[in-house]
Amino acid sequence: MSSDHYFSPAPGTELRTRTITVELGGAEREVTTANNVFSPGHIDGGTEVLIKYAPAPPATGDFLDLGCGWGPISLHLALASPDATVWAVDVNERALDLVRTNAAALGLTNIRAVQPADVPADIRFRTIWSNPPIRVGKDELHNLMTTWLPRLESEADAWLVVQRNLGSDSLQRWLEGELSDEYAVSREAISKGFRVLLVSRD
Ligand SMILES: C[S@@+](CC[C@H](N)C(=O)[O-])C[C@H]1O[C@@H](n2cnc3c(N)ncnc32)[C@H](O)[C@@H]1O
Repeated sequence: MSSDHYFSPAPGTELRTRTITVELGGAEREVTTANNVFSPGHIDGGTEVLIKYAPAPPATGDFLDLGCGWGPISLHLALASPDATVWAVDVNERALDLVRTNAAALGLTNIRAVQPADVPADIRFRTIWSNPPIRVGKDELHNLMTTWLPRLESEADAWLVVQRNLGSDSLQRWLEGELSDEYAVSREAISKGFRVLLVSRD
């Protein structure tokens, strides 16, 4: 795998930032993106589908945006729930810097952009939202699911968006087979080639 892929921990290429205008929280906002982060030119189609079809997040609690990139999901959650704390997690340090920049530019103080290992171990999440990194391969994707989904609070939900062509159905089947009876998995929306999966914990 190339060391300057978008999910590399420290993209090795020169930083080229850009400003784009996107719709988030019901308004047009200017955000900063950069080369070597996921979808730098616009909000990814899958992320748009997730934001459109998932319900409004809870008002409070700790939320997880697993694989935050430059932060569209984190920014959406933080704007929707100013009293919640959004943990924006990524292995790409450049992406984390962009989330911090974007949160500050939008006046948001409720986002913590950190490496996965830097989320305190005792935190449990009121909700998890993710456009997960499918291209890391099935083993790593499954590892991410079994690492983070058990950190949902009881009676809490995870919302995942996956492109059908990139294996949404196989991920759904794997989740149904792998997760204990405490969890229910369902497909909540189909749009533009993406599937929105809901994982609910009892
Ligand atoms: C499909 S992109 C989604 C990015 C962003 N949420 C969005 O909607 O534009 C998946 C992200 O997961 C990140 N990622 C890859 N491996 C990861 C890991 N082990 N833990 C956390 N994030 C990871 C990638 O760097 C990438 O930013």
